[in-house]
Amino acid sequence: MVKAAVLGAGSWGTAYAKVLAEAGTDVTIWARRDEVATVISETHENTAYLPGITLPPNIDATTDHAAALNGAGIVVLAVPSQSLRGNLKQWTSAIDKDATLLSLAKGIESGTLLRMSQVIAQVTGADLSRIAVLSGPNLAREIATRQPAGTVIACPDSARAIDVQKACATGYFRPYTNSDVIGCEIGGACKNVIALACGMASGQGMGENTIASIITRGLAETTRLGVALGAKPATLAGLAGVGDLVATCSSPLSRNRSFGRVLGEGGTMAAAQEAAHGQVAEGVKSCTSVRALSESFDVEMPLTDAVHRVCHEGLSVREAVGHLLGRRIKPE
Ligand SMILES: NC(=O)C1=CN([C@@H]2O[C@H](COP(=O)(O)OP(=O)(O)OC[C@H]3O[C@@H](n4cnc5c(N)ncnc54)[C@H](OP(=O)(O)O)[C@@H]3O)[C@@H](O)[C@H]2O)C=CC1
Ligand SMILES: O=C(CO)COP(=O)(O)O
Repeated sequence: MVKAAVLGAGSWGTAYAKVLAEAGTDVTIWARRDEVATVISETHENTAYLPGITLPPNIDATTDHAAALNGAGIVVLAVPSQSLRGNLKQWTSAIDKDATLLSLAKGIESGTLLRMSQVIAQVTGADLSRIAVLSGPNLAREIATRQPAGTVIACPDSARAIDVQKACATGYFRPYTNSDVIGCEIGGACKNVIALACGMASGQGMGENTIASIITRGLAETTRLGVALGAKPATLAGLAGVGDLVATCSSPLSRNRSFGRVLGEGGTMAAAQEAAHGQVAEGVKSCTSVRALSESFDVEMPLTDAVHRVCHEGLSVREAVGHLLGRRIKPE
């Protein structure tokens, strides 16, 4: 029986640990704060991130990363994208040399513009065949309450993808394997930015036509970038593309959409950050790195550019809408 370590005790790390445990995999969660590890171990609940959700008895928690990693054949990386590099530097020596490294993070690293699998390979020295990505329409609280959903596990080594698939398949969680790591990572990073745009539009009082237009044009620009980087268009038309985009852009549970909504209602970045209650809205940083990546590949991403300018250059949401609708008209 494979054992898993889930490094990161936030909402998705905890919900995915619950999926693994309910699929029969023993899990140890690493939390960076003592109080989080203690409350999970003693009460079987992560009161900070998933209050009211009871965790199965085969989940344990610790702040000792070496203890969490001891004997783990699947190492789940469930921290925010921008801290992953720093965290991995501390964890690498304790990771088993044959373990599969599974990234849950959806973002592009600031500065380096690397995808998470590239960061993992660079820091740990692991061959890309050992690095897998899980991405799909997986809002943590819905999964934690066993609402049915699909997901994608992408890995260049299909045997490892199948191992992870088996370790987390349950009656409500249906993982599909895929070999297109780039497509899954680009889909996951870009949908957060597009969800910010949808939140801004909804905060401005705009309706479903606007949201559908943003989702559809957001998919178009995400696919352009993905294909330029080597992704398969079919991946972006699947669960890790359209699926996640629709879920995140439509749900009030999405932190990115909620963050954008505060801005759309006229709130400041500080107010939006406060409303996020300390949880990560990855698109706020990734809009800048995705935009830079698109520029280096000469790919037009007008929605991403607009989100970056609202979040980081002081453009108002209304001005951003004006810019977008004032663009040259052209064929679809
Ligand atoms: N939530 C969701 O529905 C989904 C999230 N994801 C992705 O999963 C990744 C993790 O997200 P999620 O669990 O939701 O995030 P949360 O904001 O809920 O939790 C973040 C976790 O990472 C820890 N953390 C934050 N900063 C650092 C740091 N510098 N070093 C170490 N640990 C840190 C936090 O610890 P502490 O409590 O001590 O601050 C917390 O345990 C993100 O990339 C997100 O996009 C993917 C699918 C679904
Ligand atoms: O990735 C997610 C759902 O698949 C979660 O989205 P948020 O980070 O916007 O909450």
